[in-house]
Amino acid sequence: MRTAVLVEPTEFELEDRPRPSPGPDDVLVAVRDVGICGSDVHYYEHGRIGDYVVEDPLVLGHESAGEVVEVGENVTDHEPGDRVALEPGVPCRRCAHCKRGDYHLCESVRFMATPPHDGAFTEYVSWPADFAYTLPESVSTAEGALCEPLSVGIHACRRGSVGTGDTVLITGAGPIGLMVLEAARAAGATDVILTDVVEEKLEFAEKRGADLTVDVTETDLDAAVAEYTDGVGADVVVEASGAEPSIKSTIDVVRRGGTVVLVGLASEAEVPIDVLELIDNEVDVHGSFRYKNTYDAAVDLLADGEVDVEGIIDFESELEDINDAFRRAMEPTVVKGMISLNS
Ligand SMILES: NC(=O)C1=CN([C@@H]2O[C@H](COP(=O)(O)OP(=O)(O)OC[C@H]3O[C@@H](n4cnc5c(N)ncnc54)[C@H](O)[C@@H]3O)[C@@H](O)[C@H]2O)C=CC1
Ligand SMILES: CC(=O)[C@H](N)C(=O)O
Repeated sequence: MRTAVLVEPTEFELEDRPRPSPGPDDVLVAVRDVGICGSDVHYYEHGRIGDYVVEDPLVLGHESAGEVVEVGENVTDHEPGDRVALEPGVPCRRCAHCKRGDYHLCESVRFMATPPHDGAFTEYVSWPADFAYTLPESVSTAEGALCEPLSVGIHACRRGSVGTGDTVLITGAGPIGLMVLEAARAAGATDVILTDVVEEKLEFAEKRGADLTVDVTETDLDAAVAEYTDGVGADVVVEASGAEPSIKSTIDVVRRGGTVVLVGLASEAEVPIDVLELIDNEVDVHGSFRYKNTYDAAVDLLADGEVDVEGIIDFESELEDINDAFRRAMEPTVVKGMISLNS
């Protein structure tokens, strides 16, 4: 099977690898669509993200969906022909975190495209059947693949308890910020503000329904939020840029008693925060790591037309053109590139 392998930073090679056989509890999936995530681009450019280092050739891609072509002997809830979205992190199912239901925090999780685990830029993937979610007719496999970043958005909104009538401020209008926008709307937020430093990203966010966009290179965010909220501040702030100034700004723009959800990964682990302000204003600060139990919700939201994920796709490329696709994905105005296979 054709497989794109990152052999060194900025170099994919196409290899012919043996097609896997599904284990007894697995489905074999012919991959149809795979999104290019910011983390894929980071591994492509730098060969590492923090402590995760690409030491051996690695298959990237963790936003994937495709068609079941074979099922393992114990699998009863899938059959060949089903179209499925693959949840990319499979936990050990036995540790304390898994047992308390926080399977996304499992320290032995096998997460696609995170060294040393291969991902989905390949023709076939064998994957545990219970981490493959059937897509209804109305949901495309491209949408199925984008259940992954949508899941990050859903989980962030759940962490922030976003509710009906809330004003939500999202810092960073990349794919994650835009998926938080979709999830926040679905959760009932009536006012959504997005920030960025790239004008085109903000124009796009506005087209996708942001009520207010703020270019933080030109406009004072505190003043803009104060004006929009009559001096109260945002109910929930979701940080989705990873930029240090943006992380710091979250506690200035959240309302007293509001919630800050940190999603963006800062390049430096330590970001100075005014703790007295947090205490005085009773701000809840939550980390948000990937997601748990979001795929069913993501598929339902797509099937009901409550969210749009396909609209963030800028371009689709074939597996053979993956090097070009990654170079294109690195352009600052591009939101989402997709790789299509087996079509
Ligand atoms: N916690 C988690 O589970 C996950 C975290 N992430 C992280 O979330 C962040 C967002 O992911 P993507 O949307 O894929 O990244 P991205 O890099 O495509 O988007 C980030 C956006 O933030 C903007 N930005 C940069 N500086 C800014 C500033 N000072 N204020 C406002 N906006 C600013 C950029 O122009 C860009 O549009 C990244 O740090 C990524 O690593 C991504 C997936 C899961
Ligand atoms: C941090 C990322 O972008 C990636 N999606 C991951 O969950 O590891």
